[in-house]
Amino acid sequence: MQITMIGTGSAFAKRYDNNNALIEANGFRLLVDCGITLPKALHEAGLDFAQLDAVLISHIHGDHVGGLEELAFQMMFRYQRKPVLYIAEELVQPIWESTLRGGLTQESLNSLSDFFEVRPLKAGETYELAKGLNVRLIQTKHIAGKASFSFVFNERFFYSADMKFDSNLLQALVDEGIETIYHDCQLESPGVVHASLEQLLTLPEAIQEKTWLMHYGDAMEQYKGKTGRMRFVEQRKRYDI
Ligand SMILES: O=c1ccn([C@@H]2O[C@@H]3COP(=O)(O)O[C@H]3[C@H]2O)c(=O)[nH]1
Ligand SMILES: [Zn+2]
Ligand SMILES: [Zn+2]
Repeated sequence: MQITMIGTGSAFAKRYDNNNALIEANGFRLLVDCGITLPKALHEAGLDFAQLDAVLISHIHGDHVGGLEELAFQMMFRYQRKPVLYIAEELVQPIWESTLRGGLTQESLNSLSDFFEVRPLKAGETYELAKGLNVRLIQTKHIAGKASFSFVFNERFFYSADMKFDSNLLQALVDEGIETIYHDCQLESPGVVHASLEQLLTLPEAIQEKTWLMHYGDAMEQYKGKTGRMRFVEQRKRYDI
């Protein structure tokens, strides 16, 4: 399994694109989140929407879903193919009613399934997305009243949604065999709706060594060397997981 961050930036970052990822396994390409900057960032990474096999969504914020309208339109009118959309069952209705409906609706095209091959996922269950690529969703805390889902891939790689610091969860995941953690990181404290760097630095060194920081702000370079045993993920660099 390989991962390339199409972007590693926070919602307000301008030096980095939205924190969206491309996961590859045996030739299968999964896009993890599809934010506002994703269509251009994907193009700059040398890819187009037709080369994706599926999209997986963590939660409904613009930096994670703002590019879905273009994806849906391109797939329908340029490529004549319905993209596969993996999404927590709790988000199926909200993503249509609150995010996509206004832009996508026209005459007989008026539901999420008119544009996507929708695959609702239940948190806690493991799904095989492709040969050699399994995912399990964990609902993690981000903002009150807003459901947000982090991902465990192949029972060895944890990819956080936007989430508040949760050391107990991270410890439990490592105890269960998670080898690599990609975690959102707010560089300046307090984190409030994200884990702050200050909070992540309280993790035991054994967890920090497994942890890579993403979803960071424009000041990232100034924090190099100040992240304990944790490292920053670089956007557009391909990592083996
Ligand atoms: O109660 C709130 C709600 C939102 N926000 C900001 O808006 C951003 C939305 O995208 P994000 O989830 O990546 O990050 C969020 C924060 O930067 C906040 O600071 N407090
Ligand atoms: Zn975000
Ligand atoms: Zn968010």
